[in-house]
Amino acid sequence: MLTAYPVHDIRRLEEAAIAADPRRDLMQYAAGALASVIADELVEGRGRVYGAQLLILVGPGNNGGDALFAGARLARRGASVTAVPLVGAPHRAGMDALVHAGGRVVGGAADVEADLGRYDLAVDGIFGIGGRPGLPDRVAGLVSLLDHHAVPVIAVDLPSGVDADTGAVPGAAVRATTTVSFGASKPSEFIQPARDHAGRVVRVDLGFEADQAVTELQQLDVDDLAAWWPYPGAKNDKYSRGVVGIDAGSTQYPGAGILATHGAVYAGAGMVRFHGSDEARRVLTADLPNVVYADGRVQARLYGSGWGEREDGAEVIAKGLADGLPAVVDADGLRHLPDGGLEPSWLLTPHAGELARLLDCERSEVEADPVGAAHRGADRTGATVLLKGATQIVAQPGRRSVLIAVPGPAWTAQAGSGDVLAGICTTLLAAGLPAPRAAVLAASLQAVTAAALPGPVPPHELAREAARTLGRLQQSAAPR
Ligand SMILES: NC(=O)C1=CN([C@@H]2O[C@H](COP(=O)(O)OP(=O)(O)OC[C@H]3O[C@@H](n4cnc5c(N)ncnc54)[C@H](O)[C@@H]3O)[C@@H](O)[C@H]2O)[C@@H](O)CC1
Ligand SMILES: Nc1ncnc2c1ncn2[C@@H]1O[C@H](COP(=O)(O)OP(=O)(O)O)[C@@H](O)[C@H]1O
Ligand SMILES: [K+]
Repeated sequence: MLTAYPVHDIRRLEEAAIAADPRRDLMQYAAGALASVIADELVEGRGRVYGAQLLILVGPGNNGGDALFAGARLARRGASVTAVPLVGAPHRAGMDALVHAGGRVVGGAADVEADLGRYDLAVDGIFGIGGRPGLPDRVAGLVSLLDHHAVPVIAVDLPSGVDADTGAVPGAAVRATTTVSFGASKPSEFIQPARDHAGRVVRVDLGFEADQAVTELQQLDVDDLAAWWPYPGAKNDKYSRGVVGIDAGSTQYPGAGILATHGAVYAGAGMVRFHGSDEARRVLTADLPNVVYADGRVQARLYGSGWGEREDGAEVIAKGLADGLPAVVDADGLRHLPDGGLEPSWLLTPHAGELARLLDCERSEVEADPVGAAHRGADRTGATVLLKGATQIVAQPGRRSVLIAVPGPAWTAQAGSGDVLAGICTTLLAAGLPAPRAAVLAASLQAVTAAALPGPVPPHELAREAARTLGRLQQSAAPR
């Protein structure tokens, strides 16, 4: 698991680390680590540091200072280093160090634009965690020329221009080959589209110690998925593994019920009771003869996938709430929620558009701050929220910290994937997992399964493949 913190918390952790050891020069330490990553990439790209052409893009803050001190170290190892101040006054001591080490400082972007292609590597020291999203026009022009000449870029701390806290990229931003991230991961390392701008992320430990007050964004990895999945044990029977009740699909959208049922069965539900349309039932009888149609005890329910216009939607959900069982509410079911008053054991699975509708805001507002929007969704409804999309975020009512699923390929963005995911979520609720864990594991399983398959796979086949993923994960999981 990797944990990211919002910028204001990172600043606090930095201050605490400095207070704990005032003599330690964090900038020199950061610059040393940065220089060694740059050196490694130069050696990999051209065999040696000596004689390399290095361009340092310098902004007005400490981020530029890190880049300049790293440039000085590389100049001392024989690199030809050119620094170009782009915004405001560059870090004074950093400039002196670079010049002292034999580096060259030019006046501005115009002095390097004509022959950008000659640089082996550029270092983005424009803005760090003090940066506002976007880049001034002339800086954006230089950055896009670097892209055009395919000059590899190493970003200092984070790619300049992205929004470190939200992962949004509202304007021009650096696209880095590698990001050297200091002290703690930033949310933009996990959240798309900023995540794609970071490239490979190298973390440099500055000895920060998280305290109670921080907001955490915890991103699962495959090992967490393997370790946390509730595999059945010898004491389990089909009831204790969890019985899923599915009320999904409609005459208009029978496929949604079929897909959700595939998700539930192949994620290992003890039993699935299906209460959807007759069309879906006919298909399921042939495809998944283990599904049952009789009423009876269930441990968790799914409502909403493929309901379309369902007149009794609000009534069905109100009855489910009164039953007190955990439930997943997906897709069209989200239109029929009561105004607040849900339980954290209920899991809502909106995509950005559906969450925007729940929050009475524009989809673009959700996309501008998906973590914030997921929090608002959870707080407003009282339920756990899994916001789907390129980054899958799980928020709980009254808690600032979030879980983020293992990222997967965009091939999964296909009609029907959400129905399968809702079925997987319901299986995990029925197995007794708390809603946040059920949500993050289900989304991660789908992503990890898709990532193992090259190219597009229809959602029902992906559901089948998820069962094989689970088999492999169980083998790899440490015995508990
Ligand atoms: N504080 C510490 O202990 C450490 C800080 N370090 C470095 O310091 C960085 C943070 O430094 P700073 O706080 O100086 O911030 P930055 O270096 O991110 O620069 C912020 C400055 O840029 C200006 N600015 C921001 N966005 C702009 C925009 N879009 N257009 C024009 N001007 C803009 C701001 O007004 C501010 O003056 C970190 O990211 C990291 O690289 C490292 O040296 C490690 C230790
Ligand atoms: N860019 C993306 N990268 C990876 N996964 C994605 C991306 N966009 C969407 N997904 C995933 O695809 C699924 C789509 O769900 P949804 O939009 O509800 O589809 P539907 O309702 O048609 O089944 C979700 O699991 C979502 O997280
Ligand atoms: K930067």
